[in-house]
Amino acid sequence: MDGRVLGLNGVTVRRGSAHLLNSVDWSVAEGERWVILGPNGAGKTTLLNVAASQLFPTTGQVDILGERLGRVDVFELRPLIGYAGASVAGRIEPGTTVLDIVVSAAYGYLGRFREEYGNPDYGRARALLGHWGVAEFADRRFHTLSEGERKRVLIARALMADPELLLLDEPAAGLDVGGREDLVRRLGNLARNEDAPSLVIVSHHVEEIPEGFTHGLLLREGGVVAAGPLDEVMTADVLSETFGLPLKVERDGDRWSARAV
Ligand SMILES: Nc1ncnc2c1ncn2[C@@H]1O[C@H](COP(=O)(O)OP(=O)(O)OP(=O)(O)O)[C@@H](O)[C@H]1O
Repeated sequence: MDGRVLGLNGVTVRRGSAHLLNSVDWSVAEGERWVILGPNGAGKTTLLNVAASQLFPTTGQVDILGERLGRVDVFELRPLIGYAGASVAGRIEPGTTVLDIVVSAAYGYLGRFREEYGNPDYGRARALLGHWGVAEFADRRFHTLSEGERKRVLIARALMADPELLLLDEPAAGLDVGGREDLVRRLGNLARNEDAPSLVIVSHHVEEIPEGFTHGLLLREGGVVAAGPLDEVMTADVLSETFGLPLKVERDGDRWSARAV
């Protein structure tokens, strides 16, 4: 690997006449912590799915952890990538327990298969659930959890296989302000941990950017408005263009806020 975790070159994703992504160039170096921001329908989830090797572009090159998509066996690549998002939650069978959802990720599965998992795996899964503040739900069925509890379980799951790249799609969506702040604080702790994987989160809200995040990619209508260090891209001009209305942007320490002017 050349120090790059992700390298996208002219990536376009078309469905019929719709351009979900339009000639996207993007590079993520090892250790960077990125947020992808943009309005509904901008292509954020599509881009994250490409980065997760779940979706192949119509045209363009994608390098993930030093491997070129199309030339690598994705079933060898995917265990190195932790992914949490609504599409994962949607594939969980009713009745599956939280502990099984987390522990099965060590084997690239989702939910209980026939394996007898070793005790160290259960220990690690319980420790991760504890780390994300949901240890008490280990034996509960996933579908009985609240939205905020589910989000944390899926992050624990995404970390179970000790990935080199962690991709989180809207980790704070649907949380109340207390839940959001708690999760953003935990993500900030992860971002500041030098041993943590390279990180990319998707969000609609600048208020959800955790401390310790370093870079931002701003997307609109499938195209990149700006990409680079947060200091450079989190300007009123860039955010106003991205979201399509005049915005005022404020910074308080390492946290951001935006409102219409
Ligand atoms: N199979 C498809 N055919 C046509 N259009 C599609 C298809 N799949 C997705 N789209 C469209 O592509 C656009 C980008 O979708 P995507 O989910 O990547 O956006 P997003 O930025 O994650 O949006 P949101 O913030 O609402 O989750 C949307 O307008 C969506 O309707």
